[in-house]
Amino acid sequence: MLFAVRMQVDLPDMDPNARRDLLREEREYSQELQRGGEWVHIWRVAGSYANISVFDVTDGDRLHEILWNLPLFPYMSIEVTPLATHPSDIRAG
Ligand SMILES: O=C(O)C[C@H]1C=CC(=O)O1
Repeated sequence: MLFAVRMQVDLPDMDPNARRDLLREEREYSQELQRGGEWVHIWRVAGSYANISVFDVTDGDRLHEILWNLPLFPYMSIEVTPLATHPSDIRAG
């Protein structure tokens, strides 16, 4: 199942080393899922500390597990949009 996910990050003031470690953990976690094929796209939202990502996962439970375990999850607002095939998509056959 494909899902579009918008993640808005709102980091509180924190120790600079803790912030650096948290962002490194987030990058490693995200890139592992990208290499594994479940995190298909990640785009920065221009002008905002947010991203729009596309996930290809078995079901909503798996997506929830991925999002819940994001190191930045406590500092994010997340919107999930399930995706379906568009009838005008020339690749859909
Ligand atoms: O910077 C972000 O958009 C937040 C987060 C999501 C993946 C990642 O590496 O960082």
